[in-house]
Amino acid sequence: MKNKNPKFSIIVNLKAGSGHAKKIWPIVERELKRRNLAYECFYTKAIGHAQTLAKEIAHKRECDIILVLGGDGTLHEVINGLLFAKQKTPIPVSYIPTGSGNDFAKSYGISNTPIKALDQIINCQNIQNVCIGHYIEKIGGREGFFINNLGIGFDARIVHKTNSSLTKKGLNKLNLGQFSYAMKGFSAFLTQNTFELIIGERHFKKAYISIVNNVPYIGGGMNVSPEMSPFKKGIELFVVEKKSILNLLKILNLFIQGKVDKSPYVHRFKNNKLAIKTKNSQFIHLDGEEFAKTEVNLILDTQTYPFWQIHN
Ligand SMILES: Nc1ncnc2c1ncn2[C@@H]1O[C@H](COP(=O)(O)OP(=O)(O)OP(=O)(O)O)[C@@H](O)[C@H]1O
Repeated sequence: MKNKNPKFSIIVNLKAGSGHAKKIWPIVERELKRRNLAYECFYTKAIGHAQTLAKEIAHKRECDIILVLGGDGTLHEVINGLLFAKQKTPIPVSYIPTGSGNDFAKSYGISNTPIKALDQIINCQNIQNVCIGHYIEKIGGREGFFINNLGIGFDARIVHKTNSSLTKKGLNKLNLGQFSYAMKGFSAFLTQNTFELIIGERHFKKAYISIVNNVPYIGGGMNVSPEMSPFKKGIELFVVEKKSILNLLKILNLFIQGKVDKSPYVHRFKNNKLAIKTKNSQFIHLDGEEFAKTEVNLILDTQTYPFWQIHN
């Protein structure tokens, strides 16, 4: 960066991590002041606000770096806002993770310790181009971007159940967020049916999980696509078919352990472009945020966005 004392526009979601961000932000702000860094901050007021803020910041072009303080959902919104802003020279993004899952930070190699994450920003010398997933959904006519993953079926049902319950918030306070996912996972297991999935020329009659990954991690650190990296172009789709309950339980066990790549019943499609259709309505999530319960006809590819942060 040419400017030795860059100006930051900071988007802060104090609700991220069920209030964890509220504790972290004063620590970061104190450090910004101590280091005499120039910044302006913007607090998110509701779902979708981070996207609006990011777009406005991109249009005003009054800063050198957009710093995001929040979880994967906040970063997801910011990247969408920035890519839809269609900037000629994109303003780079830096990130201090304060969510409950923080899969993007883990995949990128950003410290969970806020001051260390800030050091990774301050000490950065070069732009890091990050691969971002892009989708066009033809039935509903929607388009957007994902930083981590797009899930259809079982895991999207978990997201739906987790986000629509009060349990996550309570358990996060007790540092039992993962337990909340496990509970919702069990409940989703009891209710999720198989669905028909079409990927290019391949038909899966009894798909159960279908996840497009841009990074290795999902659900707060489960390593399901170990070969993926935010620094490599391309996305990976994996599909789990339900052959029998016993077989599915074995796969889910590998999934939780982050060893699902070891299963011969997982079908993988790695490419820069993918086409996916469902034959009936399914829960869909994007980066852990509920998208819809709908039938989809998706075209997926990737774009890049510049980040300003050293990766470990
Ligand atoms: N002021 C607000 N009030 C309520 N919700 C908000 C507010 N600001 C942002 N949000 C929403 O909070 C949600 C959760 O944010 P985020 O995903 O960043 O945190 P998280 O869920 O704790 O982290 P992770 O996704 O890493 O598990 C997002 O959907 C975001 O739109």
